[in-house]
This record gives sequence, C-alpha cells and structure tokens, in this order.
Amino acid sequence: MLTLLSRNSCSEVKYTIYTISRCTYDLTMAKTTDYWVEGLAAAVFTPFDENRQLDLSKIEPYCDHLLKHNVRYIYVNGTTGEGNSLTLQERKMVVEKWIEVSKKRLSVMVHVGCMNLTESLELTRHAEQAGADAIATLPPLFFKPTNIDALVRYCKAVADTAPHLPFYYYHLPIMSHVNLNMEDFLNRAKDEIPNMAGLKFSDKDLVDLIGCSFVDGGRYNLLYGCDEQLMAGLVTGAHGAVGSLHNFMPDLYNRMIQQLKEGDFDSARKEQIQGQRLCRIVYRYGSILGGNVAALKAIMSMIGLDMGPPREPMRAITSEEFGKYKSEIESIGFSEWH
Ligand SMILES: CC(=O)N[C@@H]([C@@H](O)[C@H](O)[C@H](O)CO)[C@@H](O)CC(=O)C(=O)O
Repeated sequence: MLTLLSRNSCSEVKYTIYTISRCTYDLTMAKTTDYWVEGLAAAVFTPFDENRQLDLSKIEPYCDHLLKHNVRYIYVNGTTGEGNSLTLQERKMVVEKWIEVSKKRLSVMVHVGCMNLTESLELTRHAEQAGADAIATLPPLFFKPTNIDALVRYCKAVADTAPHLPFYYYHLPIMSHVNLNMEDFLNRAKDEIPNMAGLKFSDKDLVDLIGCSFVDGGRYNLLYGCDEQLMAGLVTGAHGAVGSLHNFMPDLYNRMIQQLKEGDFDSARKEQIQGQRLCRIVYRYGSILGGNVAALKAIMSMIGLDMGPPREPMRAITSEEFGKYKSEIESIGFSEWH
C-alpha cells in the first residue's frame, strides 16, 4: 500500500484518494491491480526493412525517441504494430526487443490476440516469461463472441494463463466488429477475472465509457484509443490514452493533458483540433494506401524514424505521394506543434 501511495504521490489528489480506495477494496489483489496507466501510451509501429521483414535494429532509436518525449508506456503488436500481420515468432521477437532496449524505462503492454485461443495463450505465456508488464487482447476475429458470456469466457481463458499480469480487454468494434457493451462486460468480468485491470477503449461511444468508469467503484483503468477525440475521452472517465499519434506528437498530447488537469479547456481544445486535423489527412491517404497504419507509418519518416513499408494488404506510399502528403501535413503546422 505504501508503494502505491508513493507511486501516485505526484498525481492529482483525486488519483491518490482513488488508489487508496482501490487498496482498501482488495489488498489481496495488489499485485495485479496496482498497475495503472496515466498519460500516454504509444501504440508502437513494427519496423520493417524494404522487403517488409522485421528490422529490429530500428527499435532502440525509436525507444530513445519515446523516452525523450516523456512517453512511459508502450502497447506492442496491436493495430498500429500490425500484430495480426506478424507470425507468432515475429511477435515474440518484437516483444523481446522492446523489453531488452527499454530496460524497464518503458512499461510494456503486449497485445496477444490471435484468431485462435491456443496461439493467444502461447503469446500470453511468452509475454509473461519475457517480462512484459501487462497484456491485452482483442476478441477472436472470425468466430466472434456474440454475447457477454462468450466474451468473458474467452478473456478469462487468456487472463488466467498469466494470473499475475494485469489484463486489459481491447475494445475496437470498428475493426473487430464485436460491439458489446463494455459496462456490462466489466460488471460480469469483475466476478470472473481477478486480474482484470481495465480496457483499451477504442470506440467513440462515450456513453459506454462513462458507464465503465463507475463499475465497481471505478476500479478499472480505462485507456482511450481515439486520438482525434482524446480530450472527450479523458473528460468522460479515461485515465490514459493508447494511440498511434502518441508516437510522433506526444508533446502536443502531453500539453493537452496538462491543460485539462489545470481546467484550461479552451487551450486543450486548441491542441485537440490539431490532432483531429491531422487525422483527417491521414484517413484520406489511408484509404488510398489500404489502411491508416500505412499513412501513419509514413509520418514517422517525417520525424526521422523510418519504420519501413506496411505489410499487405496495405501498400507503401510512393515518393510522389509522400511529397504531397508531407506538404499537406506541414500546411496545418505539424512541425510547429508536434
Ligand atoms: C483503429 C486504430 O488504429 N486506432 C488507433 C488510434 O491511435 C488511431 O490511429 C487514431 O485515433 C487515428 O484514428 C489506436 O487506438 C490503435 C492502437 O492503439 C493499437 O495499435 O492497437
């Protein structure tokens, strides 16, 4: 309990009080429930060479960049990391490399979701052995859970495989097409999944998000994943953010979070609109390239970190497209505010 208090001592008073209440709530769970993400988590890209093969040598400078910009959490092998386009072996190698180079300076959350449970459990065991700090999973993407019971059973099977790791469910209905109510899910999961830590909530349904923030006295850590409206997510109950934009514009989002804490909503809105403007350009190029990750990866080159091309079915941006894309992004002031 003392550790928890000192860890939160720099945070706002409300978080400290909240943590005390979580400790009081269930001391026996301290090992798993004291994991708590506040602020930004970068959903990291997986770097490839020009042949779309892993290029792990790009991870160390990438890690240095995130640390330099005060990012302390990463989310590995998720959507941005093209996790579902990697083999199991590749996913393990990426996780090991991040853990090796970050030397505990970054907290590493690993996405372990696969099309089948057996492989998800293999990645879960691997994440635990490799020294990950937390795991998260998407639902299976072909035979999908069609009701809360099925989703809870599936998540429990994953979470029980690493009972000492905090477990997050990755709610991404726009891509998973599993669109179940998360407040109902948490209310069921609380009795079934002891190491349930929270949600990576990548949906615009803020009615559901605020509901989640009150489940079981507000004990679940909610990480918002729609960078274009992070401000709304934070006001509605999210404690932190997991997103792709936090790779290349963390300064802006960190400023916005600080402004919100100070109650300066006007300034925060002015930061948020920049993220929204950038996303509108990304979506346009993303639709040409077969997916937003292809367009987002290209922005990394603009800050001097080449992540290589995306894997199929996305395609790499051509140099002609890159030139136009870059000047559009520059025209909204990217180099001034990122
Ligand atoms: C659907 C999607 O990829 N969403 C992104 C956002 O960061 C997204 O790129 C951003 O909000 C722009 O739409 C993240 O939530 C994804 C993420 O965190 C991940 O890599 O798993």
